[in-house]
Amino acid sequence: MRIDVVSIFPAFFDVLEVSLLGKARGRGLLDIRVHDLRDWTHDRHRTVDDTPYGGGAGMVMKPEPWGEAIDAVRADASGPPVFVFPTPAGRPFTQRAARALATEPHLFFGCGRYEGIDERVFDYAASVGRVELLSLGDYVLNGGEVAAMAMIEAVGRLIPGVVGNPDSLAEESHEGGMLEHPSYTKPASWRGLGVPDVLLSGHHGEIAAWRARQSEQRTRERRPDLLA
Ligand SMILES: N#Cc1c(-c2ccc3ccn(Cc4ccc(CN5CCCC5)cc4)c3c2)n[nH]c1N
Repeated sequence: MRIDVVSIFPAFFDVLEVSLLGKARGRGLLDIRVHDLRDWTHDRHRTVDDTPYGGGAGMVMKPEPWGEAIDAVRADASGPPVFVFPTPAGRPFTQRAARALATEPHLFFGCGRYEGIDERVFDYAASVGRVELLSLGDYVLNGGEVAAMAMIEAVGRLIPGVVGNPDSLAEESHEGGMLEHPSYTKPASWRGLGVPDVLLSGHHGEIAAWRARQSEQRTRERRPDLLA
């Protein structure tokens, strides 16, 4: 999978050089290219924002640099990417959305700042490809970078070969619509706290049943919406 990321803070994504995704890049499983939106400005101040039409607080990102960035990535690609724009006004980014994006050969993440991106950028992107306006959650961040990083990690780890043990992906929270069961490791006793006996019993059927009950109980307690 190829992933292009456009941001006015490209250094934010340096962390993608390390950990699992960094190794996946080194193994050719992920081709992540980070771009500075200001590379597509042409004025002395490398301007990317301006005041909003209709008034209001803050600034809005100008469409021109985004249009040139979209065209530059398209020109350098074999087919149109899926354009992903993190936005508080987007539909929820869920594990289902991550799974869908993980099937795409090429993603373009556009990271906005200020009060957002001129709406015509989304319209233009939709005229040349599929656009996904996605929100990380019901809170306001200062820009799209944190959300894009989370989305890239959630999608990247689903690419075959990126995560060492693919079986673990199936047991995670939100994969089966339930929260995952509690996990324990050595020592068997720690600061007076033990491990549930069933996990030390070696009875795999009983362990599986206990884990299923635990998942169901914590989902009911913490995320009843997932059971609705
Ligand atoms: N995913 C995701 C996100 C984001 C996110 C994503 C992308 C950008 C680009 C800029 N910002 C900052 C910002 C700040 C306030 C507003 C609301 N204003 C009211 C009147 C006009 C806008 C809009 C954006 C962003 C925030 N926040 N929370 C999420 N879950």
